[in-house]
Amino acid sequence: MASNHDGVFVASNGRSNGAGALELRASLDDTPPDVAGPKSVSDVSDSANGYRLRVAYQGLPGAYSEAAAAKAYPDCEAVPCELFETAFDAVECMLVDRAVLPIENSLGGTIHRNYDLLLRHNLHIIGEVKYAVRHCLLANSGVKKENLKRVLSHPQALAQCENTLAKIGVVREAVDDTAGAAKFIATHKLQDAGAVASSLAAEIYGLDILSLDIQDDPDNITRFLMLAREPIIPVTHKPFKTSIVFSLEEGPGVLFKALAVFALRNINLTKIESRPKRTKPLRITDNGTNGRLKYFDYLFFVDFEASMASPNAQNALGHLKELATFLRVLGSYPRDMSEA
Ligand SMILES: O=C(O)C(=O)C[C@]1(C(=O)O)C=C[C@@H](O)C=C1
Repeated sequence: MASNHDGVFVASNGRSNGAGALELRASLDDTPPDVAGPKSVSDVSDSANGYRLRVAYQGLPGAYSEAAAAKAYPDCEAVPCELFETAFDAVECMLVDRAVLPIENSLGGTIHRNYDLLLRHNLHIIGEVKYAVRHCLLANSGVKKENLKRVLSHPQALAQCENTLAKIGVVREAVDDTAGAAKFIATHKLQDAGAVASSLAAEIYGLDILSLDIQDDPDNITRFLMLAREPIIPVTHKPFKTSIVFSLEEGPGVLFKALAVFALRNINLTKIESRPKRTKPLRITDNGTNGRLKYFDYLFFVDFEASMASPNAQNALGHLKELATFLRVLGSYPRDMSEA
């Protein structure tokens, strides 16, 4: 890992391939051994003893992820990273203390890459933060909306402004982050291209704001995860959420039975996401007449509203373990109850 001239962490050999192969095993807690031990719940937002937490985010200054990092850790030093993977690596290599990464958006949906990286790395989810994303259409000074032939931004941001951009009739070009798009059009003094980014990015890169609030719905919220090397100690006197990932055998009703372990205990699920099991994406079975059938194999990521400190949640996961071929707790952490 290296830092470029802008102070942005970049993967040293181009795209790093993460922490190595995934070991699949049925375990309630896949936590790696940790010399420092788990943090208390108060650690979620502190910067104790005057020490400024270093918090990695993906993108350049002016990216929404930087603002989310500042919301999660108000006194932190936010550290820009080129890729999501670089942010994971930076925490693992102890270059930074935390990472704040987007996981889903109310309009654009899931950021799948971060689910895959959560599984590939050994970081723990220690919190979540919701951030209200207000997109602006930016351009160089003097450029008008009717001059725009293309608009650059992060694919999520482009998806969140789909209707507006379709109305303007511009070509959409995906880049790594919103602030990077703003910087690019400013640096190259483009006269026919705009960027979808924050008002802060306009200020930082000296661009004009052609339109404010161009997202397809005024309520546009991105949920970010706070990641650390050690888990926090879950409690029961605060609203907590737990994130898990599991896989199941093939067969009728297996997912129904797996999810029933929560319904039976009146535990509310807030999210379910399935992803291909990239280490072994196909399951091959005999079709009964000497032929072979190939099924896609999946990992299920589930968030539920309970703390791992509660017997109810422990019993549910004990029950799920009987059905799952693999189970890992990704984190048990305070829910963000704010309106964003
Ligand atoms: O490009 C940025 O500014 C980011 O912070 C990334 C990101 C994302 O990955 O979803 C974060 C929030 C918004 O939903 C749009 C983009």
